[in-house]
Amino acid sequence: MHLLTASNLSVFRGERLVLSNVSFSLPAGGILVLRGENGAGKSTLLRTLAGLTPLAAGALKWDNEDALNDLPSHAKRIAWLGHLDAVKPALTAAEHVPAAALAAVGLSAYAELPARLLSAGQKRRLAIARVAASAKPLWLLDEPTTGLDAASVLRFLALCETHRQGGGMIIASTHTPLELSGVEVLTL
Ligand SMILES: Nc1ncnc2c1ncn2[C@@H]1O[C@H](COP(=O)(O)OP(=O)(O)OP(=O)(O)O)[C@@H](O)[C@H]1O
Repeated sequence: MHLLTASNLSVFRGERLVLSNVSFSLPAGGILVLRGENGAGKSTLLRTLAGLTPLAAGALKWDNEDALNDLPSHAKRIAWLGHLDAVKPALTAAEHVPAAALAAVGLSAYAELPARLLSAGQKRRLAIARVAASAKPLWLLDEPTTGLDAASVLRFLALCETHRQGGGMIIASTHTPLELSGVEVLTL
């Protein structure tokens, strides 16, 4: 069972100290929701947790060992969902993920369509399917429900529950509440 611990994280973007003294602890099966106004630093924190933006101070530990001193190993733990959905335009939806993962986001009927022809919400659903199919323990999700219709939000929440029940962890920024039980909220 894994444990992610952040202690007194401080992060600069350019010249500005965007985050200072951010601390949290996330156990296996835990979900942490990042809240805060535009520019509060939610995306910055997610980037930092992924090892994409460096820490100015503080420590990030995975199972009580420094998480960021071996970035290739850290990357293997993480599934990332950013604002730009990481779908490959020329590949079909079916070429991105197994059929069961496509079904879980309601895209079975679009399996043979190149990803470039999917709508914005469908692209996001395909990106969510990739995260769900990744088998990575830590999901880092930047505003995952943006652009999703109501049924797709429910499917996304179901995927989150399945991930958590298997001991997975989720950190997600959002401006809208996620209807999941046992959510920890970190306001930046
Ligand atoms: N590459 C960069 N260089 C300098 N400043 C940056 C850079 N990227 C972001 N910032 C600044 O860092 C601050 C935090 O931005 P961030 O994207 O983390 O906020 P956020 O909470 O995710 O906002 P939103 O709700 O709008 O998505 C903002 O003031 C932004 O202008």
